[in-house]
Amino acid sequence: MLDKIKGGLVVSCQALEHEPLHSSFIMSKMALAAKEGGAAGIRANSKADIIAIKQEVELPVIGIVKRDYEDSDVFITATRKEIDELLESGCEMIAMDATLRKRPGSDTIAALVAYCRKKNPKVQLMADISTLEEAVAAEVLGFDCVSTTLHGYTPYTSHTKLYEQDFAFLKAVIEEIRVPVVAEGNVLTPEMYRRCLELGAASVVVGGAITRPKEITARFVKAGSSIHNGGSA
Ligand SMILES: CC(=O)N[C@H](C=O)[C@@H](O)[C@H](O)[C@H](O)COP(=O)(O)O
Repeated sequence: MLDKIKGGLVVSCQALEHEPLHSSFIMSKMALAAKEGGAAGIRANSKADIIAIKQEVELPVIGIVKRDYEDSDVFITATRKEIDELLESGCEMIAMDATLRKRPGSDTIAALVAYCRKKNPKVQLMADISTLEEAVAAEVLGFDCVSTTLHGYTPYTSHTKLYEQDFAFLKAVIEEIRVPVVAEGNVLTPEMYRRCLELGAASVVVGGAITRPKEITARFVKAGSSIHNGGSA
């Protein structure tokens, strides 16, 4: 999978239960649109969505299962249950929260990596991280690649966004580790996408800016609202 997405765009096709486009059929058509636009891969949430996407396009898929647990803040592929679902979905790569936070139950990220490798060594593993320390730990654990997915989304990074200071965090991760680094999270424009590749990202995952029309609409509306209110944008 990593070879196929190298230097290219991965489109994240996700809509959770509370989102207007929540539907495996709609996600499969989003994936088709992404493929026809030239995407190299797809990132998708849930076994059902991945199966529907795989019936529609031949692109490699990075699979996740988002599920909330009461005893942990980890929600991206948090336990063996989600890993089992992904192994059944046929996705080529599994992404999981690789932060150092406590997971549901008593499992650790190291145990989950070993579990995946044992069950299907052909499936590659992506570490969704939020800090440099987590990226380094993920490399030591043997992840095939690291993605900046959670930078800005853990309580201790919530003050920041990936694109700030000309993608300073992305640069720091690329400098620090040897496994491929994927840029993901708030890549909102083609120019930002290009910049991530220029800085050495192995690939770039773009979600909301392509597949979440509600978010795109809200950005337009926000940009116009200051005019109605008499200010400048
Ligand atoms: C933090 C979190 O839950 N991220 C999720 C991870 O799969 C998705 O909701 C994002 O859409 C994805 O990471 C792509 O990012 P963006 O949509 O900003 O381009």
